[in-house]
Amino acid sequence: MWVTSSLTNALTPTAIALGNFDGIHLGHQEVIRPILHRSKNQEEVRSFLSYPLSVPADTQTPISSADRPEHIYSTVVTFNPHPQEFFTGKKRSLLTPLDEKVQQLQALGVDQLIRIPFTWNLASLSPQDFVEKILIQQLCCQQISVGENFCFGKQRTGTAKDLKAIAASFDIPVTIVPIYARGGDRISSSAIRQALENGDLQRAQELLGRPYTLTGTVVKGQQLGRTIGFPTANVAVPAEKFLPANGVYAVRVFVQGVDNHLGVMNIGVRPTVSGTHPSVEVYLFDWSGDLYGETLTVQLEKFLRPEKKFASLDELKAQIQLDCTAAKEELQGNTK
Ligand SMILES: Cc1cc2nc3c(=O)[nH]c(=O)nc-3n(C[C@H](O)[C@H](O)[C@H](O)COP(=O)(O)O)c2cc1C
Ligand SMILES: Nc1ncnc2c1ncn2[C@@H]1O[C@H](COP(=O)(O)OP(=O)(O)O)[C@@H](O)[C@H]1O
Repeated sequence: MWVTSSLTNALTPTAIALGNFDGIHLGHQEVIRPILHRSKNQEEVRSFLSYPLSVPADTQTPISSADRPEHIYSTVVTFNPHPQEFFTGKKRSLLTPLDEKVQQLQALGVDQLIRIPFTWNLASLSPQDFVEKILIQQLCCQQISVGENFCFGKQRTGTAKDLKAIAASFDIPVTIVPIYARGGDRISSSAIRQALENGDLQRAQELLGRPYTLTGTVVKGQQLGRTIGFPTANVAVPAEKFLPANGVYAVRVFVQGVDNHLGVMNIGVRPTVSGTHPSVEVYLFDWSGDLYGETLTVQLEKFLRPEKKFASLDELKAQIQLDCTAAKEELQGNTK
């Protein structure tokens, strides 16, 4: 998939899904779906594009226009930073940091992600100018898809209906996707965060359309785990990744994206050993070896209990033993 922050490097013409899309949840997938329909030619071209897991923006070479037949690139257009972050100056934590977002979009069959730099200049474009100058002139868009509640342009004055009217004057069709609900509530990134904060993994999964995962490399910790019989791989997740409630979870662990292990995870500051910063650590069942430097993806299956301060390491060890039993019960019920 081609990832770029530069409008001039974008592959064109485009079919565009517009939004922030943090989480690529089921609602986002509905907005992206209309731009995915493509001709056979387009499928052939897509197979030229390589798919890295780790994506430094702009590092892949797009195929030259001479080598490809005319086709429309399915393109997700987002803003970087998120407009809310730009205006408030407050960093947002993300359900899907860039690497994960790219992976999810790739899996859906999206050709291109454009992260338009959000600047004062961009923020001050009127809805009409945004459509005309950015979407039509720069990105040669042929089709647009947005969610019903999409707002854009100076002071968010443009609505999805305005977008449709402006684009219609250029003969560009706009799909307005109705708000998608599941179990009564509308699917949103904030509803997923709320579910994760409540330890309600089932609800988070229902809204996301997949289990919530944490991905990172294994780094050294205090080397205490091995002394109590539970060596734990400390997973360094991206600083901006949204972490669910502190506590202990039954998990499934993928090492380098493939090996599937069962285990137990603690997220928290580890008050028993006077930890100071939040850590994510996993103990893999029936496994021994060296994981330092490996990339782990931890899939959250069940919240087991909140984190606690124990009076001694022995008490913590006894509790971890109980946690392992509880996690195995949960996970083996799911695997058999
Ligand atoms: C299943 C599990 C549950 C844990 N629960 C707690 C807890 O409730 N309170 C706590 O302070 N630390 C908890 N920990 C973290 C331990 O304190 C930590 O694994 C230990 O200090 C080893 O740290 P190290 O990997 O840096 O050596 C838990 C760890 C695991 C694997
Ligand atoms: N079953 C296991 N689960 C997780 N890590 C294991 C396991 N067996 C061995 N290890 C290794 O031990 C390391 C963790 O040991 P630990 O004493 O907790 O040290 P640290 O504080 O550096 O995490 C892991 O990073 C991994 O390399």
